[in-house]
Amino acid sequence: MSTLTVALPQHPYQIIIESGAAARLGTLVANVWSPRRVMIVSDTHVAPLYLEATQQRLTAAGFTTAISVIPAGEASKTLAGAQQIYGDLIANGFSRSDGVLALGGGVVGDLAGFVASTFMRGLSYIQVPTSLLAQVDSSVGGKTAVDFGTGKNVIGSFFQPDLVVIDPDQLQTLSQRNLVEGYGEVVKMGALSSDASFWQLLETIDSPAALLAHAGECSAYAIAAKAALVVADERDTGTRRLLNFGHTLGHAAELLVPDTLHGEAVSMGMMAITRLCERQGLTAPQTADQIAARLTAVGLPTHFPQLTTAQLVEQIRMDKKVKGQTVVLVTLAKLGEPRLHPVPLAELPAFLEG
Ligand SMILES: NC(=O)c1ccc[n+]([C@@H]2O[C@H](COP(=O)([O-])OP(=O)(O)OC[C@H]3O[C@@H](n4cnc5c(N)ncnc54)[C@H](O)[C@@H]3O)[C@@H](O)[C@H]2O)c1
Ligand SMILES: O=C(O)C(=O)C[C@@H](O)[C@H](O)[C@H](O)COP(=O)(O)O
Ligand SMILES: [Zn+2]
Repeated sequence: MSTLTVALPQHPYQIIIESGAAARLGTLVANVWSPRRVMIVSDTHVAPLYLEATQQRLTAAGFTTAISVIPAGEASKTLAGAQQIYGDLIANGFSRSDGVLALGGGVVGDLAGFVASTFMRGLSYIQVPTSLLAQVDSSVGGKTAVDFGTGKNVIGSFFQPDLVVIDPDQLQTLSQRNLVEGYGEVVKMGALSSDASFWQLLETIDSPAALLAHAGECSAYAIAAKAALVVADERDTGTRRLLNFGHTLGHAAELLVPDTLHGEAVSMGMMAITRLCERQGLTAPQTADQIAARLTAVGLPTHFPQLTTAQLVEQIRMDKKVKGQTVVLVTLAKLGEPRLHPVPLAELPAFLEG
């Protein structure tokens, strides 16, 4: 078991990582919230598995629960998805002194967080992430969003949860594809981190089964590294942007190639930018192979899809790291030494083809 803290001065909060933590959810929530109504937001895959027990635990701890269940999948991370939850909050008489609890993967967490940040200008929320991706990354740091038009996370806010409860046992029911997908974000954090013991742990993970066995440790390492960047730059204007390693090209692949999951896209995006930068002398030789070895060990894709430079440039113009006429890319000098690398948009086609 480990307890980490995101030590933001205005809004510090704890992340509990513990096998069996879900069974203690009522007590854990009661430690941070007074009795209130709690809207449990979940999706159609997670609700049949964990919703009833979650409701019982909260009720036993003195909370009054209501539920809002969205269709599983990225297609729900939209304004229409948010509208459904707003409707459920209103139908159940929720006010600003009540709370939202996100029970699910990154889609549920991003969407429920967005609703919590906007409903009546903000009510408290708690993250109970149930996918590996959400446990190692999306439940922490307060980036909430919905997709819009052709862009990922176009409409959103920075809004921190009051608590994150991670129970690695809940990953037992996750499909192998979704488990493996989450590892894309773990390898991202390992490649960014200067803590050599993090990468050494990843070198022991040689199969999806080994990943499942070490999921709690992966969360502890990844969240410790992420929390430090979030505390240094909550609003993503400086060093937090390093957490976008693999995402500039990855988001393009996720949007343009049907049936690509976020973590798979990040895997391909990290490989593409690192191979490109190796060719251009910006990244030490063999770095891409070191990352590829970790990704292929669990079956993550490493070959970037055939997209044209024009398609990539069009997507990259929507990237939140564009400032004026420049996009700031995330590159690695070598493992553990990430860099922010500005490229003028006018030079982007040549850079991508270099
Ligand atoms: N806010 C952030 O900082 C941040 C970080 C990374 C990713 N994201 C976002 O997260 C989303 C991807 O998250 P995801 O990969 O968790 O997707 P997801 O929420 O769609 O979950 C993946 C699938 O697993 C199912 N599932 C979740 N937990 C389960 C469990 N315990 N047992 C059985 N099935 C379960 C879900 O129903 C879904 O079908 C993307 O929208 C991405 O943009 C946000
Ligand atoms: O928390 C962050 O900061 C991240 O960038 C984490 C990413 O893994 C995540 O996918 C994030 O939602 C991407 O953010 P965006 O600002 O590029 O939409
Ligand atoms: Zn991501």
